[in-house]
Amino acid sequence: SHGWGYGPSNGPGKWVDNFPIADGPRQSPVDIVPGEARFDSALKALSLKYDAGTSKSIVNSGHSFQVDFADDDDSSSLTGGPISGTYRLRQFHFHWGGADDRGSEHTVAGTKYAAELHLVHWNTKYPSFGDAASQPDGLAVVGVFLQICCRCPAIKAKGQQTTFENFDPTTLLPGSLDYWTYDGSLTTPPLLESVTWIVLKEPISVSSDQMTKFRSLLFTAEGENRVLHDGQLPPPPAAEGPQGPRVLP
Ligand SMILES: CCN[C@H]1CN(CCOC)S(=O)(=O)c2sc(S(N)(=O)=O)cc21
Ligand SMILES: [Zn+2]
Repeated sequence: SHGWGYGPSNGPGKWVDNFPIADGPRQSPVDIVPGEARFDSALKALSLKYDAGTSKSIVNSGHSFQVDFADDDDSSSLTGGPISGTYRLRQFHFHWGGADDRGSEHTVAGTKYAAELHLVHWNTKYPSFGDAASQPDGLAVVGVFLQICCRCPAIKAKGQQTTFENFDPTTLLPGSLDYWTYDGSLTTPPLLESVTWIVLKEPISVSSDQMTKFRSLLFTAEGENRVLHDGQLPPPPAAEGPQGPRVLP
């Protein structure tokens, strides 16, 4: 099977074959151990300014789904925190697993969350996103953990959308912007060591139903075997019993 993925033959353990930087000095993700984190009084508070008008589209990138933003001005940008200058929001996407007990890329003292949101920003000192992506200070990704909440307010799920206009990513942020930060890399090929990671300490809550909807997004072309995001095989399609199609719990 060509191309990287999350299966047994093309998953993270194999990426080094085509992307030797996988053995580099600043590879992400990492396990964050709060007790070993150093407090740095020089760090500023994070400043995230997002304009819903810059959201453009939602796309199944084959490895996740991604919401792309117009980045031809500073309307949606990140300043403060560990970075200097202004970084523009380019896209956000999620990472999740085959069940609620796993799926995040970063872990906190070994704890896995059900999913992880990545808001990808690029340094405007470079002429374009593509240029920035290969520079050691080119990207800043804000990571937000998703935890399963037990009694969630019923959040109405939207229908299918291809254009994804007027979405304000601020709605995806927790109450506190307290963060851990370290210099790392893209967590997928090309694994470029160009990311200042800013991982928020406070998770956001999602319902198990919403996670089930994430998992129903399969990233295979027609006819290929179905593989889930973390390489786990999905359950066989529900058999239609006398009572009609089985609704997933
Ligand atoms: C599936 C491909 N993912 C990558 C595509 N891009 C790479 C640069 O291309 C020129 S990117 O900068 O949009 C990012 S950020 C990101 S993560 N998970 O570390 O936040 C992965 C990727
Ligand atoms: Zn990511």
